[in-house]
Amino acid sequence: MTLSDPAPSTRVGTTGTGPIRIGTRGSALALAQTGSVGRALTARSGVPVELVPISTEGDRSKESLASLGGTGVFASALRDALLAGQCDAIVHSLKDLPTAPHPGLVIAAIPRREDARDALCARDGLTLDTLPEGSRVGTGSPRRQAQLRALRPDLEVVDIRGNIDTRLGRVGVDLDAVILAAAGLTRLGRLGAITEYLGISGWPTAPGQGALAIEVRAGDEKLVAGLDHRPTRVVVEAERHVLALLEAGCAAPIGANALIEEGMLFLSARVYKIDGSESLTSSHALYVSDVTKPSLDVASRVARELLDDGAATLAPLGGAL
Ligand SMILES: NCc1[nH]cc(CCC(=O)O)c1CC(=O)O
Repeated sequence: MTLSDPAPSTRVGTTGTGPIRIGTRGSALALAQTGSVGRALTARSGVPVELVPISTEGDRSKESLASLGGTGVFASALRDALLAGQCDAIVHSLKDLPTAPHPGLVIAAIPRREDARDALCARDGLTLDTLPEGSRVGTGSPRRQAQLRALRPDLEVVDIRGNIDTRLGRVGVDLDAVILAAAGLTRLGRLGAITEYLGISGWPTAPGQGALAIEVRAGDEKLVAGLDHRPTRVVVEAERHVLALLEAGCAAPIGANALIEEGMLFLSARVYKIDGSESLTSSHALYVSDVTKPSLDVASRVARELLDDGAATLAPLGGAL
């Protein structure tokens, strides 16, 4: 062994001789996401990829996410497996990932983002405007519940959970509609279920929605760094900084969406009162080239304005819901 040899490791991925092992949850969405990351990795580097299934408390339990401790229930079992050397990389839906970095782990790649919008999947082609009074609309997300109540206080909001196919299976059975992320529906090939795309300005979505995060042990960044899409990273970091600065969790009733256009980073965030009766919005933009940390700078302005306007008293921001 020469001085330049890497330290011995339980992992084979970086030696170039074995496959890169990607840990994944067993849900259809997780498998679709890891599968696409695996194919992209192999296409770039020619390195074979192996998927390692890992079951999480969030998958096993029928309890509500709140009772499981809220944020990060899906992430932590994957991270344990990564730290234990059972796999070399893990793939998260960025919106489900707590904003605090995990010691010893690094988000080495954020690939190009999918559609960040939410979508209504209703029976009989119905839309948010045409759903009859009293229609039952399912969503487990406090943000989506507040948004529904704000726009259609006459609807019955039904608290549901379960995977995407389970939710879609209830439309036309015991629910009139569900609200889901367009990105997840795209990845599962279920765009046909969408009856209305909800526009971002009237229906802002979760920070990081539609983006994936590929996490590795610190030092292993090179394994996946080629999949990083810089503009996506800048916008999703701006969105997530708002959450972090408001000390809010991923289940807080907050929408935040950023985009880069003609060299400017635009960020808008909205905090909802949980019953939908009130909301606060703040939007700022700056030239990306004017500052060294555009994401943090624009997020600071938005977060400070929201806090000054009383966001912390409007909504339960932090903790496990
Ligand atoms: N919280 C569940 C979850 N996490 C990521 C997605 C969809 C894919 C994405 O937003 O990246 C979903 C389902 C949904 O909200 O409809």
